[in-house]
Amino acid sequence: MPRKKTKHLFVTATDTDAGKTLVACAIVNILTKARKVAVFKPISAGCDNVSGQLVNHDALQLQQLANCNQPLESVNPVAFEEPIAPHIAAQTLGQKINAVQVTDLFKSLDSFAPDVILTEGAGGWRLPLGGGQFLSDFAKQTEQHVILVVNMKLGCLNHALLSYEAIKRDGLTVVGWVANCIVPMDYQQENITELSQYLDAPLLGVVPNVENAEQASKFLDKDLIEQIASSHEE
Ligand SMILES: Nc1ncnc2c1ncn2[C@@H]1O[C@H](COP(=O)(O)OP(=O)(O)OP(=O)(O)O)[C@@H](O)[C@H]1O
Ligand SMILES: C[C@H](N)[C@H](N)CCCCCC(=O)O
Ligand SMILES: [Mg+2]
Repeated sequence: MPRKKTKHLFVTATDTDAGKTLVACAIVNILTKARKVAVFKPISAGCDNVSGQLVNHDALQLQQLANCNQPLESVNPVAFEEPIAPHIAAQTLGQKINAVQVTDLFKSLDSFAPDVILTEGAGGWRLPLGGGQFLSDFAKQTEQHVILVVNMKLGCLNHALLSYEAIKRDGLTVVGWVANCIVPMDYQQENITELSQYLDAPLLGVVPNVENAEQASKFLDKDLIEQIASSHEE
């Protein structure tokens, strides 16, 4: 019997606070209807200290929506309390993060036998890990299919195009992008049209200001997302 290959989806964005968690949760919400979905927030910075355990809100939301019964430490193995650049948080504690370590942690998720592993990045595409490494190195090592969330605001054209170029230069494919409209923007549609011309990837949805991920999922193209997540047989 040919083995089904686990699909690796990586949600990145034009910046921090751009809507990665909201969109990632919306995608998990769609995919868990027919698939086993594991989630991964490899590195977080900005956590609550709950009786000594660092609890990251993004990881918690993803864990609650996924369907592989993962403990929180497997969703978010590297956590820092302060909401700052993670490698700087690591430095203040005399710790180091590297891409191979993140890749090894990712590989351990195979024990949950998922159809899809959805990873939420931290910050934007070129998040430094320290020592000249980046979270994008992990994405390369694990052959991720990238979903780019664009926070629709003035300045997003440059941010989106630079992110897209960097992902492509890293040899990875942007399998789709999402226009996330957190706040009103003048000429929003014109900006979306402009981006559609440059980004050679399907627009998975235009998400307006919503209350939660379930609402957001109603604005995503479910068929396209199912198609992206479909595993090819080896
Ligand atoms: N479409 C939207 N409508 C309303 N609020 C939104 C929308 N998208 C994101 N938000 C809110 O904006 C904030 C930032 O979004 P989110 O946490 O998803 O960003 P992020 O890219 O995951 O950030 P981080 O880099 O910290 O992981 C959150 O409070 C979220 O609820
Ligand atoms: C604290 C924040 N919400 C994220 N968890 C970390 C964002 C790091 C951004 C680093 C940078 O690119 O400058
Ligand atoms: Mg997030």
